Amino acid sequence: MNIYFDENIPFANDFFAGFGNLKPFSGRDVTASEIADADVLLVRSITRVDESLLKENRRIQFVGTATIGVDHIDTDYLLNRNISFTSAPGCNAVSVGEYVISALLVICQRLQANLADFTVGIVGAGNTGSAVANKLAALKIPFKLFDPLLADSDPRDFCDFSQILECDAISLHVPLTQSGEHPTFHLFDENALKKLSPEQILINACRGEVIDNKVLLAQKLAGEGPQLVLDVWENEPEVLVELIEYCQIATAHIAGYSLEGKSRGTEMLYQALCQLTGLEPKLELRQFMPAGEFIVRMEQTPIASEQARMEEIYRRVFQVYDVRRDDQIFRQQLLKQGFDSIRKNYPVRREFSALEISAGDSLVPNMLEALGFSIQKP
Ligand SMILES: NC(=O)C1=CN([C@@H]2O[C@H](COP(=O)(O)OP(=O)(O)OC[C@H]3O[C@@H](n4cnc5c(N)ncnc54)[C@H](O)[C@@H]3O)[C@@H](O)[C@H]2O)C=CC1
Ligand SMILES: O=C(O)C(=O)[C@H](O)COP(=O)(O)O
Repeated sequence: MNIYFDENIPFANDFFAGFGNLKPFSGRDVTASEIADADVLLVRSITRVDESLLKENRRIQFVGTATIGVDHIDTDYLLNRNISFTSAPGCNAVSVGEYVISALLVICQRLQANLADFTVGIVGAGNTGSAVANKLAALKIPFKLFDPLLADSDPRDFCDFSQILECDAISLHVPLTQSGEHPTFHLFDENALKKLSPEQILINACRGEVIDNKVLLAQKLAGEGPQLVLDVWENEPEVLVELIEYCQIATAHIAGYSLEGKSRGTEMLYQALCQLTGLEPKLELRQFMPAGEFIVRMEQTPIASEQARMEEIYRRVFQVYDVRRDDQIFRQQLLKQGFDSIRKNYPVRREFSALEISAGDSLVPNMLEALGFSIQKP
């Protein structure tokens, strides 16, 4: 069996060597002839999988993407050719949630605002939107959910779009869709964007095309528009460079790039391939994940004042993930090495759970635990 895989899929050799011949490829440049003899094709979001990529291949049985988003896959084409397909729903949702929390804390610090005074509007209440909501709930930050596709079936409370536009911070977590009753392409178009003020924060960690980037730039050039946190951009990797200087935080589509998040995607593809081939899944991610070297242990003593509590939260969040690191890399490196190269060379980032805190039973450890940190209670 020939297994072609994107060279940026972590632990691919560990998980897939038992299935046959492993052949890495460059996701942006892969061609139809290069994968003409593939039985299995494992991609990331930068490879468009459609007729033009698969036209020379008559034997492929399985396509997997180690990502949540599937907008790069022509699923109808795969279905028509009877090719099995799987994605990795939820694999990096925690990572996206931690990106958003880190970004909100950075902006609050800069604006000398108290996050507890904010209401956050979450657009799309699936895996990543819920991860953000759970972490906000841990910090007791009010939030609203907008998701017209879930509103009738999900027990949570939902608001309408106009209420989202009134929130202090708005965080986008929808798939990129061009059709259907609720398409998300340019959901934030001129009409929506002009309702946002410079006091509001707009965070995009889903797909760049959900916001009309040209309108955003025009707004910014006119001295208008919200404070921006952009992880994703229209037309990646050729992003609208002029927009960067108007962002509070600008990053290279790495919100989901925790080591855990990326690697869970690989593990999910492994499980799907085992199922397809009838193999019993014997491998687990925890066998390959580095553990101890990233774990920090500390003693946590009870903290009395509200301000000291928040300071402790800031300290622990930034200790594990400070989004300013990625913002700095993006601004310094985009023109030198390019968008894809920044992503390919992304430094190791762990999730909050990698920080083990040995703690007494006080409010801060409870909040940290709800945020996702590993708390060892006596
Ligand atoms: N920046 C990054 O690194 C990452 C980006 N993503 C992107 O985020 C997207 C969302 O991921 P998940 O939350 O895991 O997906 P999900 O499928 O679990 O949830 C998406 C939610 O959006 C809702 N939705 C769809 N159209 C909507 C609309 N017009 N208005 C409001 N809600 C709408 C759906 O009903 C669903 O509940 C992915 O499709 C992917 O494109 C995902 C992971 C990492
Ligand atoms: O899972 C998704 O969806 C994402 O957006 C991933 O973070 C994309 O990562 P790449 O596949 O582009 O490496």
